[in-house]
Amino acid sequence: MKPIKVGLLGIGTVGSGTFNVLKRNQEEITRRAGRGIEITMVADLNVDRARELTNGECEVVNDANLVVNNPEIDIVIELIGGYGIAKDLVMKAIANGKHVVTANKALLATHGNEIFKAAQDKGVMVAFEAAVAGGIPIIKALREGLTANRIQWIAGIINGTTNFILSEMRDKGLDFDVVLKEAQRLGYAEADPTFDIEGVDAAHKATIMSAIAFGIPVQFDKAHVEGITKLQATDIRYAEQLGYRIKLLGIARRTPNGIELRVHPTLIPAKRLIANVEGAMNAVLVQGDAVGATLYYGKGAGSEPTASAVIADLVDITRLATADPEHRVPHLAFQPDAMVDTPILPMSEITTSYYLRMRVSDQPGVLADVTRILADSSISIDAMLQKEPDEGETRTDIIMLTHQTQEKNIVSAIAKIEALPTVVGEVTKIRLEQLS
Ligand SMILES: NC(=O)C1=CN([C@@H]2O[C@H](COP(=O)(O)OP(=O)(O)OC[C@H]3O[C@@H](n4cnc5c(N)ncnc54)[C@H](O)[C@@H]3O)[C@@H](O)[C@H]2O)C=CC1
Ligand SMILES: N[C@@H](CC=O)C(=O)O
Ligand code: NA
Repeated sequence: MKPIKVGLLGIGTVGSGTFNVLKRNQEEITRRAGRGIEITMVADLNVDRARELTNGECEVVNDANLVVNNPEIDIVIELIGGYGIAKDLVMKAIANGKHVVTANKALLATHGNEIFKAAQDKGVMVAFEAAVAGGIPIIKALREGLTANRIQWIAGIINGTTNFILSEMRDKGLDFDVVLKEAQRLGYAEADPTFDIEGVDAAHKATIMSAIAFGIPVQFDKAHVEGITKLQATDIRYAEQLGYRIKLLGIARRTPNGIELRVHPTLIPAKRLIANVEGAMNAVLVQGDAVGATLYYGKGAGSEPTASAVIADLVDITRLATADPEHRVPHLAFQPDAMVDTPILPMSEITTSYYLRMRVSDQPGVLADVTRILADSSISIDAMLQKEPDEGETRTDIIMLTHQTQEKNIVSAIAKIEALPTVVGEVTKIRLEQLS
């Protein structure tokens, strides 16, 4: 059988990894796919660099339209990123009857419904394993391996840059900016690193996973997005003293009232495996009703780890290209006519536990006032840490861990606590998950 022809859009970090791994492991990949997979055309604005990387082995152009409009190309790999030109090119490739592989979670989390519908109508596949947790085959696991299960919740460390920053800050006491620069140098960070540090990238990935896990449309606009920029070293230290680590988690949870979809710094017990995921590594914990908890761990970013997922998609498409479109695995795991419209809950309706830190005047009655406010809101305290004031200081920190309550309860209790004359400034609130 003749090799399947692939056009690559964007030969940057992931594109170059894809080109190199496909070449290096060509023989084994062909044996697995059943036919050769050849990148015959590459488009990149930086044509000179693209020529250097491809070393005369394929045609290089600077206009990506030449690839998506080329009738010889069977599969288009989109590795440009962003929602502008990338969306245009993906839609054109689909309209031209080409299968698409993309690592672009930003694009799928915001325009996935339109893209999957167009692909469904045209009978082509859009594969996106690299878009969530890079090299970890989490899409495959959720869509196929766990298909017997009613998924209850997913909690993941799904942004390598922020996990790298949190780990380096904790272990080496390095400054935020220094570590971010290193993550950029290593190719983990997005073109715009605010997407990483403000939690947007993790929310894109959590959004995609929520759609696959619960059979709902992708709804990035309903996700709660909070990054690590406001996190203070003090809280990382106090959390450790209480037996917890702070991680940026992407959470998708089914509840009787709707779905929680949220990204925020989270305390998790230090004894959990996922709490010990360090550096740029990713991990996704999935709770299914039949299987129980399963954990997927590996590199979520970087050139070749991400290429590993891109090529897995290429092999899948190559194997299934001749199959009847009705018999392929649905893009979002559920058949398109079997999707449901379970609502995504507003943050005020989510239920979790909390870490609270407050600065108080060291005088009798303060603690009683705070605990009374929490009790009046039916919030019970699980653990508490009260620091001795430093020499000559009249103020000190109180740290409390609460049992589960609704977010709206804690928000109103915090407002009352902040109004106490003995409480100085704002109360710091970080959500806490037991993950059991
Ligand atoms: N870097 C990583 O570890 C991971 C990246 N991703 C995703 O993979 C995609 C690619 O990311 P990277 O390789 O890191 O980006 P990159 O910035 O290294 O590469 C993008 C390439 O596209 C080229 N390009 C930009 N505009 C173009 C246009 N209009 N036409 C043709 N070429 C154009 C650039 O010259 C560059 O070579 C993004 O969607 C990103 O979110 C996903 C998982 C991991
Ligand atoms: N910027 C992302 C790259 C992979 O998706 C990350 O840091 O995880
Ligand atoms: Na993946």
